[in-house]
Amino acid sequence: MNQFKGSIAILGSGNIGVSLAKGLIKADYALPSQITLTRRNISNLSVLAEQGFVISADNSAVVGNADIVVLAVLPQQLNQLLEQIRPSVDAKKQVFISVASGVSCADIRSKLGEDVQVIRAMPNTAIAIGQSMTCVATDHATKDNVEEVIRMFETVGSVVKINEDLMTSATALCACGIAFFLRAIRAASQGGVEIGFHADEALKMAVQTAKGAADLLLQMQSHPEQEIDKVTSPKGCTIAGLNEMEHNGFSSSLIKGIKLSAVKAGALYTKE
Ligand SMILES: NC(=O)C1=CN([C@@H]2O[C@H](COP(=O)(O)OP(=O)(O)OC[C@H]3O[C@@H](n4cnc5c(N)ncnc54)[C@H](OP(=O)(O)O)[C@@H]3O)[C@@H](O)[C@H]2O)C=CC1
Ligand SMILES: O=C(O)[C@@H]1CCC=N1
Repeated sequence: MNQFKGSIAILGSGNIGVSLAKGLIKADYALPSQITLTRRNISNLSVLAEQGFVISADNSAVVGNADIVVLAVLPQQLNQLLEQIRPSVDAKKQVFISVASGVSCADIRSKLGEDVQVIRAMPNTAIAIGQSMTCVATDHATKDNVEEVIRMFETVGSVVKINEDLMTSATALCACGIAFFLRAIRAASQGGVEIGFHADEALKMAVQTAKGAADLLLQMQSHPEQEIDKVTSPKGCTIAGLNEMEHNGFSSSLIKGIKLSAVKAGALYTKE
């Protein structure tokens, strides 16, 4: 593995910032000493400091020393952060990666300077174990910078490069999506308890069954319905359960939820 040689700053080390940091170390993309993590309340990062990450509350100083800067605060926290770091930005030195939902590359350039390189990335929390589905988009960054960012996220999962106007859709399908599948697994395990299993066994069974379903599609490169057809015996119990779920809106509720999340993802940020 070709390790990154420079310095990475993750500004906003909450759920996704920390997951990314852990994933990059696990994938051997960088050493903990190359990654600086910031948040305002740094006492929450003491365990990560013990693991060798550099910890700071001074965003501006951290940006001055970084080659890659990841913006990982909430959309409603972003403007204040951008204002703070603007004096330390050197467009020739740093590449900015924003994971903030609903914030365009142009929005960030309008705050940091028009010549600044900004690439958006939309990972999900499985990044911590190298299993993220990350969508990457930019409207202006150089090919070399985009390739390095794709290489970075490929060490922690799969990457699809998309047009920036589809970024809120990617947020709903992949970043929010992991929660939707987790809830489906939880619901399956609750069904398992009703039909006789202890909660821990039911969860283990539901998790492995979900993993098997995903791996079938990944490894066989097949379509879900093709695999479903192999399970549904005529007059059998699978089609009875599946049709009951559909009568109760299974597919429809997922589609509606994803559509609502996409609308919401596009409305999380206020420019001023
Ligand atoms: N969670 C997810 O699965 C995904 C989230 N995203 C996006 O990632 C971003 C972060 O989300 P998430 O990790 O869930 O949110 P969290 O609230 O968990 O993390 C945000 C972090 O930012 C810190 N923070 C806030 N203001 C500042 C500041 N001025 N300087 C430094 N740190 C600051 C907060 O800590 P403190 O209060 O101590 O400063 C907090 O730890 C959002 O924009 C979200 O849309 C994208 C993909 C997936
Ligand atoms: O729920 C959210 O707003 C963030 C963005 C995508 C996943 N979590």
